Amino acid sequence: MIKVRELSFKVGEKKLLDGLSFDAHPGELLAILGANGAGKSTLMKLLCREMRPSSGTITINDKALMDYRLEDLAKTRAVLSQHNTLSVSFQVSELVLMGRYPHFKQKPTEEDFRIVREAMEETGITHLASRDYNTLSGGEQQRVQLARVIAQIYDSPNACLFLDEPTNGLDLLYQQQIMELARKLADRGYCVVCILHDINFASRFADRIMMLKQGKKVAEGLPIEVINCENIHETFSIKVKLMACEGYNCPLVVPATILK
Ligand SMILES: Nc1ncnc2c1ncn2[C@@H]1O[C@H](COP(=O)(O)OP(=O)(O)OP(=O)(O)O)[C@@H](O)[C@H]1O
Repeated sequence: MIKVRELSFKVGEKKLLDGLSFDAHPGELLAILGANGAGKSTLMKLLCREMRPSSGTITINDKALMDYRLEDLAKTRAVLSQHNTLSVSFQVSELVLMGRYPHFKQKPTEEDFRIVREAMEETGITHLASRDYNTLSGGEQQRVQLARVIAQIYDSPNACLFLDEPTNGLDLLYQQQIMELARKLADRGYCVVCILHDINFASRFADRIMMLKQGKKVAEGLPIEVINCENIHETFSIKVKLMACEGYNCPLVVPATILK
């Protein structure tokens, strides 16, 4: 479980995050929504310990994030970041095996190879195993990276998974596949925190949504509680209409002008 309390991050006098508090639970997918510049990536970098907060605390499974040894942290949280281009070429299976680096000493064990195979199967990339990562399409690369992070926390049932805009640049099918995988990982018991730009994907796949504006929380709760015209206007400065859609437990959001 992740507990964030009064988290702030300043650069000079500018507050990128301002007194943010929230929890994320095992078995839950928490989506973070916000306009460009709202502070989402800053939050992600603090959660990953890529940066130190100016003030406030983050605990994962009741231990302060700053108190983790690096090798334990690598088994406690995995990160799918936005920019995954590689300057050197790697075979897909080698890249997925990198997820196991925190787990083995000198050589991967049979168990590590088994986990790599299962992670590749789960993300539908087994047929790409011997391909050069740099020759894959964006959507294929994203699934390879997801296989790597799945392999990293495969045998750590209390782990957290941080996904920074995992659907960025993907076509509709790949977006759907990535979100279904994220959902599956939450259902398996991982605590999944996911930055998204698509409100409809967030309400469809997330258990809870937190909306940010200028480093502060606008709203937090179940999709059905927080996805409304007021919160979306406050967060994104855009008027929207909500449309009921059969089979969805939350209305779809469309920009109001399109419906004129
Ligand atoms: N090192 C820095 N120095 C000054 N300002 C910064 C720094 N890093 C980020 N910012 C600013 O802080 C704000 C929040 O940035 P952040 O990347 O967290 O936003 P975001 O919500 O992830 O945006 P996007 O949706 O565009 O990715 C932005 O206005 C950004 O320009």
